[in-house]
Order: sequence, then structure tokens, then C-alpha cells
Amino acid sequence: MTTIAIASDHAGYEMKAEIASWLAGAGYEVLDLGCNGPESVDYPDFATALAGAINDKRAARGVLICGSGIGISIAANRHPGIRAALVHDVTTARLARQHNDANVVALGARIIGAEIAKDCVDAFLKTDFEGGERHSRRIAKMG
Ligand SMILES: O=C(CO)[C@H](O)[C@H](O)[C@H](O)COP(=O)(O)O
Repeated sequence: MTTIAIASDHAGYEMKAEIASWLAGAGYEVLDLGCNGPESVDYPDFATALAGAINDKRAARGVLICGSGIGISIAANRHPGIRAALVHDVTTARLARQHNDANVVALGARIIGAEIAKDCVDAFLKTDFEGGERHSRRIAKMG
């Protein structure tokens, strides 16, 4: 079973619960790394926990959620080995995989609704990296 790590700050807490339960229903193993309630927390702490899970291979891919998706994606991308893509729709979710081989998808719970967020995660998980010399060369330049 494929394991998907998921984490959020307080602004993404409710959406995280909804996406985690939807992922479990879709047959994924879900590794929930917090936060564990709506109390205010700091998104870098949760981005760091999720980056560790990806880099330790406890999870194949990750889902991060904060209010806008911006802070938590910036924080995740500071970790070597993490390519976190902030997406707002199925097209950006698909391109994040096809062109960028993103291993983490970031969502803004104050920007998009839960149904669009699930569509984004679904596209992110079901789309393969397109491969090819130009995409691989650009990804390699990012380390
Ligand atoms: O990092 C963010 C903004 O780019 C996230 O949206 C955070 O969730 C947000 O900053 C949290 O805001 P709050 O006022 O502390 O709830």
C-alpha cells in the first residue's frame, strides 16, 4: 500500500482531516504528522516533519496545507530532496508531476475548497513524471 504523509498548520487543520479520511477511503496508508487541533501553530514545524518522512522513505509523497499554501511550501522547499508545488487546480497539480516531478503538493485551505483540494491531490497522486532530457536536466540543476 502506498503511504502518503500529510501535515498542516492550524489554518489547514480541518481540510487535512477531510483529505486524510478521503485518502484512507481511496486505499492509501496515511501518515498524519499533525497539527492535531485548531490551536495556532507554526507551519515550518510541520513542513519539516513531512520533509523528514519523505526523505526517510516513510512516505512516498506528501500533502501540506496551510492558509494560503505559500508558507508551508516555502518551508518544505528549504529541505534537500523536497520539491513542493503549491497548486490551485487540477492543471497545476498535473503539471507539478509531469514537468517538475514534485514529491509534495501544497494546498491553501483559505483559497480553495475541499472538493477542489481533493481533485488536486488525486491528480497529483495519479500523474507520472513525464521524464525526458529537458525536464530531468532542469530538476537536476535544483539539486
Ligand atoms: O503562511 C501562510 C501565509 O502564506 C499561511 O497561510 C498560514 O497558514 C497563515 O499565515 C496563518 O495565519 P494566522 O493569521 O496565524 O492564522
